Amino acid sequence: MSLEEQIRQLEEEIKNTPYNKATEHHIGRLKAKLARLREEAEKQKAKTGRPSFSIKKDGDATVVLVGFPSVGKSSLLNALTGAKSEIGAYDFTTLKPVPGMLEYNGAKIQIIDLPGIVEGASKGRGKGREIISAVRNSDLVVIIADPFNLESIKIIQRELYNGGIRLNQKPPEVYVKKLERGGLKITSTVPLSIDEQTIYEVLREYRIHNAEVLIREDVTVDRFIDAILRNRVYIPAIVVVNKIDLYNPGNLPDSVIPVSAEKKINLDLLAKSIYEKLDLIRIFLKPPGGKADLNEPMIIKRGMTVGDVCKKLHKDMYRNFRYARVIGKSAKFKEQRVGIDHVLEDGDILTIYA
Ligand SMILES: Nc1nc2c(ncn2[C@@H]2O[C@H](COP(=O)(O)OP(=O)(O)OP(=O)(O)O)[C@@H](O)[C@H]2O)c(=O)[nH]1
Ligand SMILES: [K+]
Ligand SMILES: [Mg+2]
Repeated sequence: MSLEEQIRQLEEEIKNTPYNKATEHHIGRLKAKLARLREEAEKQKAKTGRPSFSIKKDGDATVVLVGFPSVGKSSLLNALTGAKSEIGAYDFTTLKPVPGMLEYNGAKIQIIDLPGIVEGASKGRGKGREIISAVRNSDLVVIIADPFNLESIKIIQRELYNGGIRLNQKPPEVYVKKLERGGLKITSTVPLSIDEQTIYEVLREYRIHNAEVLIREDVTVDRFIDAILRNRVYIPAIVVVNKIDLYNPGNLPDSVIPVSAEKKINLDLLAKSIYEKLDLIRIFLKPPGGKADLNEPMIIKRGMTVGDVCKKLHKDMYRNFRYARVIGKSAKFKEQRVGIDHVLEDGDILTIYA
């Protein structure tokens, strides 16, 4: 049986097995096997030369526009950034990625217009593979639908999910330390809904027979499998409905942003939402003995450390780092001396001694 056939058979079996306590571990095993076979299939295809767009990352963060053909991705890119991506009243006008730059609150946000995605993208339909790899490398996904096909939102989410992309999810708090011997030792800090046998079945599927497994959240089987597999990415996402000048479906969930690229409706709101969802912060650099330039913030992602800033500035800065001083929210007192792993906060003034 070919890999593809095995995958299809497993998908069928999972669909047809009723879910209850008695079948839980069996389903867990099937799902783990399915994930493993999908990964294998991906690897085989990669050998034949995995196609990928060449996109040069630029600016403080990279955002991709993902939507079915002709929902207005290129129109939105142009309206937000002044880029000149081709717009057409026919599908697949855009054939390769087109970048633009949105400036917001001192941040330079690269926005990439992608070709239209289609159902089956995760299996390679259309330019699915290239699109998914571009999404995997982004900091934020903007899913765009038009008001006449809101169903496309779910389809896109599913395709990206099958491409190993987890939108608006935190990585599972599951830590696996493989060992040479000693069997499996499973500890959890919270009560678990899945039973221990399911955990064993999944680990067995991945041939993990000796390990310490620490579980710090009430994981589902799917998230447990995600934790075992290494190729998952966790990326924030927002959903946009374009062309509301033609038809405004109303009743959209609060999280969906209705816009019109053509009539320039809600574009400010969209820019603000992109900026906020990226969770960027501003820090100010002060040379030793000098003054901070409060007009020139450096934009970094929340959670970044002094070391990350050094790397952004210069390779040598990181290598020759001695210590830093911080004024601001992340400092316990003014000009606190900190090390390379110190996490910065919005508005911090940083002096690096190298
Ligand atoms: N009425 C209206 N039409 C729009 C709006 N945005 C885009 N369009 C039209 O929708 C059509 C498709 O726009 P594009 O920007 O090419 O869409 P796309 O998603 O980039 O399309 P592909 O690259 O082919 O996937 C064009 O005819 C646009 O003029 C809008 O807000 N309102
Ligand atoms: K188009
Ligand atoms: Mg386009």
